[in-house]
Amino acid sequence: MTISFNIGSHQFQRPVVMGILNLTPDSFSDGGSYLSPQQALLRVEQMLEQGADIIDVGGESTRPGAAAVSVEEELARTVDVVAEIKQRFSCLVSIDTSKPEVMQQTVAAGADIINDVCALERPGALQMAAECGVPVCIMHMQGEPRSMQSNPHYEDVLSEVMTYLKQRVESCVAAGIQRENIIVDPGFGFGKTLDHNFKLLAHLSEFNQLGLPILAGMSRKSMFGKLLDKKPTELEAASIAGALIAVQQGAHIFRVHDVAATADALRVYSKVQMSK
Ligand SMILES: Nc1nc2[nH]c(S[C@@H](C(=O)O)c3ccccc3)nc2c(=O)[nH]1
Repeated sequence: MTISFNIGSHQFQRPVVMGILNLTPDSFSDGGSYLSPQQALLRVEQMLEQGADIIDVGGESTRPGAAAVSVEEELARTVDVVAEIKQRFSCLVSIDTSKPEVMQQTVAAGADIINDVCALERPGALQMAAECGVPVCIMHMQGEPRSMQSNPHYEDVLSEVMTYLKQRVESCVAAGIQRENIIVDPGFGFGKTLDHNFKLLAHLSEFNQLGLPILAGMSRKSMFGKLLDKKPTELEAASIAGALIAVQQGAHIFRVHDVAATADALRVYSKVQMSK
């Protein structure tokens, strides 16, 4: 059986690769290589050539201990880059933000999807996302980015993440966001221990019961770094393994640094599916 799903009005018959564009100086995986707008656009061009369908633009790192970023600073980092990407390329752009003002101005500049690691919980975010009228990805996080990894604890991580996502979906629909505009994400690395992350990956297929596209973001994360005792830049193979395990369980969208390798691996998966 082949994959078929919608992100809003965009239809896909294959797994979708979301390439990560970090516009922050402190992102964990590229060691603070601060991208100028010109460098950012070169990186976008490269990811598109390598097979990315969506470019995820982030102006504030949400890794543990990252410095908070002002609205003005996050706007300055993201709005013009989003506009440039949409003017130069024909790809989809998602904005990785939790701030309503950033949602508003980047969507006005052409962003197609709102990707909020805080699942629209910040004041005004839910209303703003409903007003923007674009697809939204809502992700589970326990606690706040700055403290979420200090001591993650669950009675049952699977059922707690599932219940949270169900509740957030209901809140989104109640706020006027159409259900077919919602993507769900278990939030690997966001308030989870190594074992919590692998339990979620081992049972990812459970999330199909929500009847919504699933986004998996495991690329170069500590769930692999801790398991293998390796640095983020050495985690390409592990990240590919994670993506393949996730796609076999029904995940639809893969948020990754290593676009070419992931796109190739997912094409091998799709070919096998078509050969059944
Ligand atoms: N939807 C969605 N958006 C995301 N944004 C990020 S940030 C990530 C990083 O790559 O820096 C990161 C790495 C390590 C810890 C926290 C955050 N991760 C996701 C995700 O898993 N899902």
